[in-house]
Amino acid sequence: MDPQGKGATRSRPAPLEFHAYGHGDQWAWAIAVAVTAALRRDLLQHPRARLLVSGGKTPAPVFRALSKAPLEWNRVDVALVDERWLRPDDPDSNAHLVRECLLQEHAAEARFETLTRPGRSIEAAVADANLHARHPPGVVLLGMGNDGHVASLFPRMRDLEHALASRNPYVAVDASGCPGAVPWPRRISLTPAGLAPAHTRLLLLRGQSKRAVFERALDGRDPQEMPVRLAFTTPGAVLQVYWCP
Ligand SMILES: O=C(O)[C@H](O)[C@@H](O)[C@H](O)[C@H](O)COP(=O)(O)O
Repeated sequence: MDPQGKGATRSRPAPLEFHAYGHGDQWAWAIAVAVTAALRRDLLQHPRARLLVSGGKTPAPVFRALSKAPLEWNRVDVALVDERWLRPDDPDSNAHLVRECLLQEHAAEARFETLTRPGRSIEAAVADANLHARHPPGVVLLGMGNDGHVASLFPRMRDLEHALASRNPYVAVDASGCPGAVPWPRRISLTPAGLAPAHTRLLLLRGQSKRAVFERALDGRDPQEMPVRLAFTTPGAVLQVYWCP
């Protein structure tokens, strides 16, 4: 990989830094240290700090490491990058993962905003998320699927154009027909407009196959083909990619 884009084959440099670790523990702790430092800097300057996290399987060890970080967690708002349209206590929801793995130990003091709530329509949930997002995130942790999706923005999804053009931080999406979204096609997702204000942007990757997918993403710009490109083409912070085998 040529993360700084100095290779002869790439015409435009990708604004990212690539951090590779040999072991999952080192990877998880390095991310936890970086996130803690960024949140601590925010807390020095503001009454509260805001952290957005992704779901999926990848972040669980990072969340466990982060939960042990000595930080004024009672001044931290934790919210989601995206959510499957499930009840927040559903074991397959991203909210469940955050509760189980992140909101433990020291981080149990954090304030957590779910994107879904029983009895509320998806439109009402998105409106609420956009209200909360008036307080912009400082730190965003992104994940990537093997199909090149990021947040709940899937390749060639019917609502993708709308999400890309949206000025709102969150949109409801219907990813029916996208294999990577099965079995939860209805979702709420962060948009590029929601990602842009963050001063710290991390992408968490594990495994050779994800590394290969990400390298392919670096060779183009079209977000319809690989929405993960938004992680490094959306103006704002330099993307920090953390990878381990
Ligand atoms: O709700 C989701 O599906 C996620 O937030 C999603 O965007 C995730 O980051 C990727 O799908 C990677 O998932 P894995 O870590 O499980 O590969």
